[in-house]
Amino acid sequence: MDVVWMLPLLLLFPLLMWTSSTFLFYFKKFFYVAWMMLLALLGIPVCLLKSGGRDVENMRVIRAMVRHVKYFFGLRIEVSGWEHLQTVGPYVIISNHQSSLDVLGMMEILPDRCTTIAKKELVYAGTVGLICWLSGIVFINRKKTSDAKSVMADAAKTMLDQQIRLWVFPEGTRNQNGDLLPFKKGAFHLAVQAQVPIVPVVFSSYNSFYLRKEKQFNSGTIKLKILPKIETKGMTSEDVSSLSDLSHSLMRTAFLEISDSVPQSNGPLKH
Ligand SMILES: CCCCCCCC/C=C\CCCCCCCC(=O)SCCNC(=O)CCNC(=O)[C@H](O)C(C)(C)COP(=O)(O)OP(=O)(O)OC[C@H]1O[C@@H](n2cnc3c(N)ncnc32)[C@H](O)[C@@H]1OP(=O)(O)O
Ligand SMILES: CCCCCCCCCCCCCC(=O)OC[C@@H](O)COP(=O)(O)O
Repeated sequence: MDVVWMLPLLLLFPLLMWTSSTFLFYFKKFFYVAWMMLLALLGIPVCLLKSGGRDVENMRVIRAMVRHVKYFFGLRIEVSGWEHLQTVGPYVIISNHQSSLDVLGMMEILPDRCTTIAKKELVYAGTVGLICWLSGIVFINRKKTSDAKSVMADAAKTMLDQQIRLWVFPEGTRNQNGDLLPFKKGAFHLAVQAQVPIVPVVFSSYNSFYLRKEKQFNSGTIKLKILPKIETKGMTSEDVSSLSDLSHSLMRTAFLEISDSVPQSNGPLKH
């Protein structure tokens, strides 16, 4: 082909790339990870200066540093039910888990002295892993249930001794199927062992702005609904299953109610 014809094509190419939504999808995801890594790098010395090591108080640093990130992606976060977090002392927060973007909503409402339970692989995520460790995040090995259970039993004690709140994702993994996965039991054993209330938090479906398979990442709104706490005083391990079922049904109802545009392909099966 003549070189003269190639020139406009060459000029057009970056423009096409820029406007292509697939390109934007990857670019935004890359930017998200890179920016979080950079924030963590800046946050680590702040944490070390403030508390000298691993301490749940470092969560304040993450919370303060992450709040602006939503603006880069044009995400609005609408919170309802604030009053349900106004509970004195320790409690277990449970929420659905769709993507690493959940961190944005989480930092919007994270109460004081609240850390989280995460898969142990996260500790290897460079600066992000280090700041998570510094903030008292409890790491569990999901492949070894017995280890995970004993780590969580220790966490139940630490919660009471140090007046700590814990955020758990009871689905146990990320999920964007337009519904909630069945819940794992750990969060409920934890709450019952510590005899503390459970505060369910529901993130609306991201399918209206973020589609992993279709490589779409647009601006949009995340609704966060904080539900009334569920008391566990007097409950024993016998009650764990019914507690889990109750939480699941309350959260599923709230999820479907606040998620307005779940595409059919990803939504619950319709016959
Ligand atoms: C400066 C700025 C810098 C920016 C940087 C940003 C930093 C960001 C900061 C901060 C945000 C961090 C965000 C992190 C997000 C990460 C999220 C994740 O990683 S999600 C994956 C890990 N989470 C979980 O997996 C949930 C907890 N999992 C559980 O609770 C499970 O139950 C688990 C692992 C304990 C066991 O899972 P099983 O797959 O074996 O399944 P099961 O059915 O639950 O348990 C099997 C049997 O064991 C019993 N069991 C479970 N736990 C028990 C317990 N504690 N005590 C006694 N029995 C227990 C159960 O009752 C069940 O027995 P029966 O079937 O009922 O007879
Ligand atoms: C080299 C890796 C760099 C990672 C940088 C990540 C920057 C964003 C910080 C968000 C941390 C949130 C982590 C997260 O959301 O982990 C996913 C797990 O919950 C569930 O994982 P899986 O679907 O079960 O594998």
